[in-house]
Amino acid sequence: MFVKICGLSTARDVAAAVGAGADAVGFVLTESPRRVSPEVVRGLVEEVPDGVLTVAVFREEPSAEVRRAALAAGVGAVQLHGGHPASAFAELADLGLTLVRATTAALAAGASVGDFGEDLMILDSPSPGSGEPWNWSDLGANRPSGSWMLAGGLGPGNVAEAVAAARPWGVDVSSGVEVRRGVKSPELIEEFVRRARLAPTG
Ligand SMILES: O=C(O)c1ccccc1N[C@@H]1O[C@H](COP(=O)(O)O)[C@@H](O)[C@H]1O
Repeated sequence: MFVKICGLSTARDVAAAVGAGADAVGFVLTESPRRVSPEVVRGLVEEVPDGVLTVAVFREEPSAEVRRAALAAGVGAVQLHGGHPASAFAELADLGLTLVRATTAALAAGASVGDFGEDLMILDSPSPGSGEPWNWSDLGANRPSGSWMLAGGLGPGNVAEAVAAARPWGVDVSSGVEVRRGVKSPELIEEFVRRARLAPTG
């Protein structure tokens, strides 16, 4: 089970996620209470060991802005939320970064990871970063094929149930490991990673 902890903004957050064994850490470079500048992300990325994927999160920014900010931040991956067309991923392909398409189950119905040139996909609620769950148990035959993560309203208390219902390749969380919006809890991060890894898959 691949585990991504998103919305990190301090060295303490990064240490907590890496120490808990996260596979990926995310930094929000779009409108959000968790927003950080590319310069701050560059400093935080230096604290992340090789083997842990560093991800810059964007929403509706134009490709030129995504490119500029991702290069300034020095991340290994770019995550685009929204209904981006395949051309948005094609415009970023030459960066050589891992491309993550974050979308809703409705927009991704019948999709395979890679259809838009992305390397990974995230199925999220229509309100990214809100902590609102969605009806992941209804995915059924509309589960994408390939490496996709479940996100949206996950937390230590429901991640096992969500994984059992949706059977994703990975999970992604932000709000569910916070004590209040934008403030991460090392204890909740550790608990989330532990429960995600124990969740029955298959
Ligand atoms: O975390 C944010 O603030 C955010 C803002 C804008 C786009 C994406 C954002 N985060 C992504 O949202 C989900 C997690 O949401 P939740 O808070 O756990 O429900 C995940 O994909 C984050 O990478």
